[in-house]
Amino acid sequence: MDDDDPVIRVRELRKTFRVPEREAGLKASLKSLVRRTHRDVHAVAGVSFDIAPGEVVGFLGPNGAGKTTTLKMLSGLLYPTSGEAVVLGHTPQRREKDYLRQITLVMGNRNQLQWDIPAGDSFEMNRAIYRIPDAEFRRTRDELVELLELGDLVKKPVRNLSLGERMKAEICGALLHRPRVLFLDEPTIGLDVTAQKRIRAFLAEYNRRHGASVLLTSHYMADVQALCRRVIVIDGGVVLYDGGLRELTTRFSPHRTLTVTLPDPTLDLSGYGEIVQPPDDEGRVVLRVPTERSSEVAAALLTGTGVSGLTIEDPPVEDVIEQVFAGSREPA
Ligand SMILES: Nc1ncnc2c1ncn2[C@@H]1O[C@H](COP(=O)(O)OP(=O)(O)OP(=O)(O)O)[C@@H](O)[C@H]1O
Repeated sequence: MDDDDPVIRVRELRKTFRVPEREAGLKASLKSLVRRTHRDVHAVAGVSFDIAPGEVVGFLGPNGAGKTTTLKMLSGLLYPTSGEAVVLGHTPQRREKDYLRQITLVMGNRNQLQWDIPAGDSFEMNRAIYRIPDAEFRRTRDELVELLELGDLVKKPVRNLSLGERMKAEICGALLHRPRVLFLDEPTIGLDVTAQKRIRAFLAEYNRRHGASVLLTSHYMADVQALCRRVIVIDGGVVLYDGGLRELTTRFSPHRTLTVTLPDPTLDLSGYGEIVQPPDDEGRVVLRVPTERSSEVAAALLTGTGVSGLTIEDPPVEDVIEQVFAGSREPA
């Protein structure tokens, strides 16, 4: 592998689950004993993308979009139905030791640490499983404990930790072997805002220090905005968008909001855009303008009206993503 080869290369990856189909009612149940019918669920339906070394990419989609199934295939927990995935030069489903030593999968809604013993003892178990040399283990553990502000919490049984504390311990345990690729499935789910921020800051710092590549799913757009310059949006098992987070807004959001403070509230701005909110007591007017004209309109307002303040805002990312899904569900 060359240094700038993609660390993750996915081509036409598919996973179809065959699920038994059952109608309600006694008669249908009896019938299903004799003749079983099945239905195919196309959880991942032909996904392709590359991820470069050190990239942090947001993997976004509504419930049931196929995110977890993709991450499980990439970490070798599920066999693909067809297509190809190569991560760090390995085929994940072979689950080679040398591969598993270089990746990690963190699932926000699953425990990997032992419940009844302190996290620190589970860390020791990970040291043995991954055969991490003693000195290296201590160095990594101490660095992670400090970065995650875990302190003595690693000495308490995991069951006595709060959700946020447990998640930090889970992340610490998942990174002791210094993986080069991190698959993070909702690592901040259910946490309060402060704990979410701490985990975000930690991930950004870990990526900066160690150059790890990260594929992250989260329903919290604050995670995505803080960590990912690029996002892959999927729905119904297919990729709807793969590109910059900023470009996503430009492409899928037709409007921007301009808030203008006027020295003279009687000025008529209707020629510049749609007035969403007329002047308030402080002379602030809110305009909606087409995204592609927003810079030009802002310049015209500054030179033509002598405004004393002007801000341009993108719509919230949540709304933009909603727009992407809505577009893909419209009948052709
Ligand atoms: N083991 C399974 N057997 C049958 N169907 C499954 C299985 N695992 C997932 N699915 C189905 O595959 C689809 C994709 O599920 P997946 O868990 O990958 O979605 P997701 O994008 O991670 O969703 P969420 O945001 O809710 O976690 C869903 O329709 C789900 O019901």
